[in-house]
Amino acid sequence: MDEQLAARVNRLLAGPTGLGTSAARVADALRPSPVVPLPRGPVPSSSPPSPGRRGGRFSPGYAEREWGDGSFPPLYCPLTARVDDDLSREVNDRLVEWAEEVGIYPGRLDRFRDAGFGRLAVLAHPETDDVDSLLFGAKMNAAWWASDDYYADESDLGAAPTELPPRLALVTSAMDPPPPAGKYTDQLEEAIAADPVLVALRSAAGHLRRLATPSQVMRICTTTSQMYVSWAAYAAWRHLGTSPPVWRYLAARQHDSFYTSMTLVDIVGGYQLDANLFYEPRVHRAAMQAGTAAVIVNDLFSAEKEAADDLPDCNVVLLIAEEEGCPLREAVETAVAMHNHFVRGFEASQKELAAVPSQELQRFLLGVQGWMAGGFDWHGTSGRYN
Ligand SMILES: CC(C)=CCC/C(C)=C(\C)COP(=O)(O)OP(=O)(O)O
Repeated sequence: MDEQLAARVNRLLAGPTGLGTSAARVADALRPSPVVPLPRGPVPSSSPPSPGRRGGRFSPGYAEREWGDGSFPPLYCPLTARVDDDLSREVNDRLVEWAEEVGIYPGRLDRFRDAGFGRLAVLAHPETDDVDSLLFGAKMNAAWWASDDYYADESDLGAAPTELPPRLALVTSAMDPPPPAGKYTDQLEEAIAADPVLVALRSAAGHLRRLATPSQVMRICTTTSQMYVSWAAYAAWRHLGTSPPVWRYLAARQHDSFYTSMTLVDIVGGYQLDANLFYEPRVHRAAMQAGTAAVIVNDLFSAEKEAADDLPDCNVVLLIAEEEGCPLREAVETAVAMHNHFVRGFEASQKELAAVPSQELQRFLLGVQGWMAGGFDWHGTSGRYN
């Protein structure tokens, strides 16, 4: 952390009477105090606005939103702050060019274009209009999804449960290169260069390093590896042909959620939420609540497609139906209620944290809220699910 930033964090977290330990200062800063409502207009920033950023830093609020064919109970979800089709097209076009360069999805780039990961970035990061930052968000998500398709889910792209763990271990080395080890490093580099998924992840990580601080970079690397532990569990269940109980799947899914994507919020927004605030338990819980809600949206939108697979992926709707012995419709209703519970939990956390005097934290929570909203819109319109 540079000195200025360190001083700022210390000032921010210092209690009025100068408490001794930094843990005590964090606790003090986060002690519940009168709830300050979320700002409805642009949030004044202590850091100067980056050039080319129009803002979008306001909360459009939450609502019950219809989804699918409208026949299921609505999802309680934040409203979307920005829909910009021109910007989405620009980011998506540049993303498809990048995908071609790194070599993912050859012969399937039309489908990749229709998935619209560029549009996802624009919907989910309303704070910025900066094409390069949005492109970074799109690349990182597309690269994660490529690892999901190629290693975990799509057998016609070579996914195989027994190969998944060693492949994921290589991702960690592609994103966070280990110290040189002579000829073994040469061999590692050859393996990375030969796998377009690893090339994509390394390229996205290179873009990350251009935009982010060291602690943000390591946040992304470690969150990626943490997410992959859950993927290894799914692979084992798939290999053994067993279904996990719902509680066990949910516990894995909560660490394999759009929390991962939300860890990009401040980086794409052009600022840093300091690590001690990012990982403060109440902030962490809020981000996990939002990530879990957003990934239940994914399970809801992909349940039908996944039910049709010969070897279905784990999906909360399908697992609830199996465990409860109930019709899919009832399982969907249960998953919707679970989603709404997490969104309301996030909203309560956000209100509680509104009292913390950190511009970056308030921006970040608003960004996470924006991600849930954008993720909802994207799932309803992406060629991947529709
Ligand atoms: C890819 C990514 C951004 C990782 C976060 C975790 C996540 C939400 C997924 C891997 C998506 O899960 P799933 O495999 O169910 O997604 P699809 O339905 O295949 O798109």
